[in-house]
Amino acid sequence: MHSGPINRATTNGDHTVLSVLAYDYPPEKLSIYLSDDGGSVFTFYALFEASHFSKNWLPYCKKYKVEPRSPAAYFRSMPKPFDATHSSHLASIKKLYEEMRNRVETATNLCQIPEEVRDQHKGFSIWDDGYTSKHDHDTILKILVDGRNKEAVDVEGYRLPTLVYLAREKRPQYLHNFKAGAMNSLLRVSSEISNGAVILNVDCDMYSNNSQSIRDALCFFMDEKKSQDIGFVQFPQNFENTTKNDIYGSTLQVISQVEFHVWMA
Ligand SMILES: O=c1ccn([C@@H]2O[C@H](COP(=O)(O)OP(=O)(O)O[C@H]3O[C@H](CO)[C@@H](O)[C@H](O)[C@H]3O)[C@@H](O)[C@H]2O)c(=O)[nH]1
Ligand SMILES: [Mn+2]
Repeated sequence: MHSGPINRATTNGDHTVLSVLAYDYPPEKLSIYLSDDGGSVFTFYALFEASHFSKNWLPYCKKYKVEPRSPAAYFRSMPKPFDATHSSHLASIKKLYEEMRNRVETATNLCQIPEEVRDQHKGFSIWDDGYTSKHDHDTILKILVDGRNKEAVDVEGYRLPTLVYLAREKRPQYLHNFKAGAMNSLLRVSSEISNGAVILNVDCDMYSNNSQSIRDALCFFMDEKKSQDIGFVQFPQNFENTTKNDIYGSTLQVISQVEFHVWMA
């Protein structure tokens, strides 16, 4: 996952993180890496908060078969509860989410992480010493959730995926090659931690809108006849807030409404 140098990514990245943490896939086989090219303590804080919220969000998604699994997108879709228990569960998880968003937004707006939060993770202190600017700093690597640890569980006791924060080393005199450079760093770092055989790349300004995406992609890679010829699988993108006339064809209407509709029917 890539968080760019833009502040927007700082405050919205939790959509992406939570939607991919909540994939319907065995958590012990899933490791999520966030690359922060903005090198921002507020992105680290947002990820820290998302990791706590995920302990409630993941079991909720599993229990009620939530789609999509970005909390913001899910609440926006006005979900209809199945029964009274679900209704109260929905209200409480929505409240938890909104409180979390408020804490992150307040900290970002005030440019300050509350003292009691800083005390919860020594990672925050990195930004106090040895950090000059987002263009000039050592590698910042923090494993927020270590999936190998049997105590890393959600509120229902299910294991959690590994969750890692990375701001690669930057020096002003070197080119860092934008997203491609970030991906190279992610490859090197992840090969030491989880060394997964398959990598899924998600931009931080979007979320995964289907919890089955990993399994879908793996079907291509594991296809008995075709897999030898397949190097990568590209998911189609759905755009929000496009203009009515959609002059750039961003919503890919033919593909998503005609071809995929037929394909999935
Ligand atoms: O120095 C940078 C610049 C960008 N990014 C990340 O790269 C991704 C794509 O950047 P974005 O600004 O969203 O570019 P778009 O034009 O919206 O992205 C489209 O075009 C890019 C190539 O031009 C592709 O890499 C993207 O996947 C595709 O969605 C984002 O997650 C960024 O955070 C970095 O990690 N470091
Ligand atoms: Mn983009």
